[in-house]
Amino acid sequence: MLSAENLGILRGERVLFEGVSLEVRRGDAVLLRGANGAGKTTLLRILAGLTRTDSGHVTRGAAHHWIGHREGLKPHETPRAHLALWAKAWGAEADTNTILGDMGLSRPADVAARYLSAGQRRRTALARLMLDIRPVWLLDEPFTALDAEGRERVLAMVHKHRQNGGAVVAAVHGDSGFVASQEMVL
Ligand SMILES: Nc1ncnc2c1ncn2[C@@H]1O[C@H](COP(=O)(O)OP(=O)(O)OP(=O)(O)O)[C@@H](O)[C@H]1O
Repeated sequence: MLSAENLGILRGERVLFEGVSLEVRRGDAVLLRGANGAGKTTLLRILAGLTRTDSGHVTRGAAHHWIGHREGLKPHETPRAHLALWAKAWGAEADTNTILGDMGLSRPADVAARYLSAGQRRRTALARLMLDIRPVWLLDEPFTALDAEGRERVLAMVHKHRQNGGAVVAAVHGDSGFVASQEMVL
């Protein structure tokens, strides 16, 4: 679904990482670990095609979702408007009301992002995963700011996605709650 061979990246004079290879198959959950600044976000961005690698290459065999650690919500945007915008951009026909309900966002669905809690903003970003079915999910610290219920919700989404043959690559700190098929420490 996704493979990376011999990736390496320089930041200034420093080699951030080198020789990183990865093979992501159906049903996989790959955990990226490492200290702050180790390069997890950079690696995920390279996998998503958002940052250019200095060496090696990535082969993408399936469509992916990228959910970064910044939620990508504009201050005036409501969860409902955010999902509607992306649904339109992707030509997705999913029912946004159902997704808002499933993500626990029915109550704040029409509240501007600047007034949402951090967890509500994160739930809104993660709701994009439900808009359009894509086999590979690239998730940067997906549990940040989520309460216990939100975390369980995301774990259930990941579980179902993997059962349906999808794959996840996630940067996480601490306990992920996933049964990982691979762990990579940067
Ligand atoms: N575009 C860039 N130009 C220069 N340096 C960068 C750039 N992007 C990232 N870096 C640096 O690369 C290093 C790795 O950053 P990255 O965000 O990938 O780490 P991380 O492992 O995700 O960290 P954290 O756990 O804190 O989120 C950091 O020192 C960061 O400052």
